[in-house]
Amino acid sequence: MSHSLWHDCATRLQNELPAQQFSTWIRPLQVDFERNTLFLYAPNTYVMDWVKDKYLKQIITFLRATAGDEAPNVELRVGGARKAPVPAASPVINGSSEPEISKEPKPANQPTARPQPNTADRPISLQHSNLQPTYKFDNFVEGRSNQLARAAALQVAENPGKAYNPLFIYGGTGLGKTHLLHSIGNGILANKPDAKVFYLRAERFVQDMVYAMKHNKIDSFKESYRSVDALLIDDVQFFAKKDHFQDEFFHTFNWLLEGNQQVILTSDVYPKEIEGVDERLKSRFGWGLTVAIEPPELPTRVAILERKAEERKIKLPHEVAFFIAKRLRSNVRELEGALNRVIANVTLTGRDITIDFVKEALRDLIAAQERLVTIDNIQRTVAEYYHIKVSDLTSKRRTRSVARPRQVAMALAKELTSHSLPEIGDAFGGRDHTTVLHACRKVKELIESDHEIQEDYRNLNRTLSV
Ligand SMILES: Nc1ncnc2c1ncn2[C@@H]1O[C@H](COP(=O)(O)OP(=O)(O)OP(=O)(O)O)[C@@H](O)[C@H]1O
Repeated sequence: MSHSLWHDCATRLQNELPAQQFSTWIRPLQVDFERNTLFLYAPNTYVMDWVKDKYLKQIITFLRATAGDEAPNVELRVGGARKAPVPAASPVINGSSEPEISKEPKPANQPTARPQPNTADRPISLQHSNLQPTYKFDNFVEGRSNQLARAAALQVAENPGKAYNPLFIYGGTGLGKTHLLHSIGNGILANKPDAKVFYLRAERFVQDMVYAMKHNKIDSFKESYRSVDALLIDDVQFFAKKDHFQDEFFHTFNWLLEGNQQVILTSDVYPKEIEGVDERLKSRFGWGLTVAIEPPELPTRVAILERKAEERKIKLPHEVAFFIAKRLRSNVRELEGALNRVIANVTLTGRDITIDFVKEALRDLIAAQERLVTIDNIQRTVAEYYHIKVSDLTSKRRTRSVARPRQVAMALAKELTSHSLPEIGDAFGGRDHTTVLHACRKVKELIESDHEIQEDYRNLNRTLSV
């Protein structure tokens, strides 16, 4: 029995489940085989129970379909494959269609004599929450790409310390991670105005620590960070290769989790894929719930534009919003920038917002997007086309559903950009240039022999070159 059996099963699940469900519940599972049993290790009890409740039947069916009578028994456990089990950090989810939070407090796993932080002397930085009041759930447009992240964020805002702890939100730049993070903070404060909620970027944690060390105030640094009810840390990928700071953060993080104080983290990559961050810290990132925010699909991009225009009291005709959303695909920040430009032009000229007007106002932006086919753009387009995630293209996964699109994307990058083979390899998760060369040859060969790939390649090429 081999791991490839699980790979096949996971691939089928990936094909059948919405991307967010797959990355939230199936992707974090680690596997191990022993005799005739497949052990699936979940990062915590509620992921385990959720998988058991929602997907176990399907998993067994898929395993039987592939291995017949040889199909292994399946056992779900909490922990890591062939590693010391990771203790459960949060309460169990019950079996309704959306994750619900048990109202039971977390089993006490706190040290018996937990010294109370000295909050009187707090010279470092936690005097203010740093929250941006305009980032709220109310003005966060929901779409397929961010639905689960938003739902989890809402639960945490309503049950801080009791729902998912930590909550880890990851996704590319300008997709709304910071917006959601502040929304949680604002949500917690709306329910409990005296809660100590603190938002900061990981970089700031490091700066504070440097300051504290310099001024001999490390104890008060620790105390202030440990006294919060909710710590919201943006961009934790910044901790990469900063071992000393990681160490301190690790202790602060544990302290908070043990005290049922809420921790919410964001990063631009899946936690396990953050390079240069200690394994034990990465594993702890996954104790709660990890959710992805994907680039918004066309209808969400349209809805975001319409919503932002409405907030600015600007009448943006639907077909114009559609035109902009179709032309500018990369992220929400870019869409907002384009809308601001349109609004500025309208204010200056007093003209109506029509497609022609927008074409003119955004001419350079649209031209740049059309001319400049970047590897990033190719990866996003290919991922969208094959209904996989961009991170799959750069990951080490080799299942066919991911490997073939990756090869297609590499071949497109070779054809449509002037990047060298090693540069393309780098952009696809640090792969060797020979892998890229092999992908280009393979795709060329398939275009001649496989009608479907031929059509895929042509469609993608057309989309990217428009
Ligand atoms: N779903 C959404 N609805 C409304 N506005 C959104 C949405 N997603 C993103 N935005 C807006 O897009 C802009 C960029 O979002 P944000 O700063 O949260 O991105 P990010 O993922 O944190 O990016 P980075 O990784 O670069 O920090 C913000 O102004 C935010 O309000």
